Amino acid sequence: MSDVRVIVAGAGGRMGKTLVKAIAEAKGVVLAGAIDAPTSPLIGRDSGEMSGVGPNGIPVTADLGALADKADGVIDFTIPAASVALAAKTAAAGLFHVIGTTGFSVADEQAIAAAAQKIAIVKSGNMSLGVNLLAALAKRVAATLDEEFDIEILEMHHNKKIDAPSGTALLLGEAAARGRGIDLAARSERGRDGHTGARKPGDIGFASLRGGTVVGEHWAIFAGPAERIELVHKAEDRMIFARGAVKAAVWAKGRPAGLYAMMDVLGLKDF
Ligand SMILES: NC(=O)C1=CN([C@@H]2O[C@H](COP(=O)(O)OP(=O)(O)OC[C@H]3O[C@@H](n4cnc5c(N)ncnc54)[C@H](OP(=O)(O)O)[C@@H]3O)[C@@H](O)[C@H]2O)C=CC1
Ligand SMILES: O=C(O)C1=N[C@H](C(=O)O)C[C@H](O)C1
Repeated sequence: MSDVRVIVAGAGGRMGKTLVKAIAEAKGVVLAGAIDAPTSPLIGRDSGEMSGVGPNGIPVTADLGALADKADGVIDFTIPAASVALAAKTAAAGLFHVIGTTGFSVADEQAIAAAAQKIAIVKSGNMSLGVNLLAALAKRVAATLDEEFDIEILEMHHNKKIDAPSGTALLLGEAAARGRGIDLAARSERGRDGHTGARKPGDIGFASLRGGTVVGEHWAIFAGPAERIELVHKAEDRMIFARGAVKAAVWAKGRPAGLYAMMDVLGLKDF
C-alpha cells in the first residue's frame, strides 16, 4: 500500500510541531506539506527543523492551494475560523480532513458537517486512546447511575489555552449525557459564580482551571449520596494526541464521505 500523504495545518503551533515529529516517526505516513497562518513569522521556515526532527525540505506555507494535488489529506490543529475555512477547501479538493481544533460555535459545527457530505472528516476534541476510553466508561457509568448522582466535568490546561470548557470536557459531558439519555445543550451548567442557588438535579456541570504548562487533565465526577466515583485522565505528552491524529489519517484515507469521531477510528463507538 502506498504511503498516506498528509499536510499539517497549524504547523508552527504546539500540536503542529508535535505532529511533524509524529509523522517523521510513523511508518506508512509522509509529510506532504506544512501550513500556518498567513501572518505567521514562520512562513518559509523548514518544518522539520522547526519541529526538532532535522531539515525535511518542507517549508511552511500559507495556503493549501498548490499542495492539495500532492496530498491525500490534512491534519488540522489550528483555530476554529481556520478549520472551518480549511474544511471548505479540503471538501473542494477531495482530501480527507482530521480536525483536532476545539472551541467551535454551533454555526462552525454546521459548516464542518456540510463539508463532511463531500469528504471523510474525523473530528474529535481529544485524539488520545485514553480519553476516548474514558468517555466510553463515562457513558456506561452515567447509564448505570440515576439522577441521585450529580455529574461534574473538571478540566485543567496550560495558561496559553484560549477556549473553555475544553473540547475533551465537552466530549466527556456528551458521553455522559448520552448514557443518561439527556440533551447536553439543554442540561449543562457552565460557569457558576455568585448566588447560584442549589444545583439542579440531572444537570451536567463544567469547571475549568488554567495554569502553567499542564498538557491536559480531565475528571468525570459522579457525586452521589455519601459516595463519589471519579474517572480521571492525565495527559503527560502531546505526542498521545499527535499519534492518535496520525492513526485517524491512516483510517480516513479512502473512507466514504461522512463526519466521523475518534471513537470510530478506535472501534469504541459501541463500547
Ligand atoms: N483534539 C485533540 O486531541 C487536541 C486538540 N487541541 C486543540 O488544537 C488546537 C491547537 O492547539 P495548539 O497547537 O496548542 O495551539 P497553538 O496556538 O500552539 O497552534 C495553533 C496554530 O494554528 C495556526 N493558525 C492560526 N490561523 C491559521 C490559519 N488560518 N491557517 C493555518 N494555521 C493557522 C497558529 O498560527 P499563529 O500562531 O501564527 O496564529 C498556530 O501555529 C486548539 O484548538 C486545541 O484545543 C490540542 C491538543 C490536542
Ligand atoms: O488546548 C490544548 O492544549 C488541548 N486541547 C484539547 C481540548 O480542548 O480538550 C485536548 C487536550 O486536552 C489539550
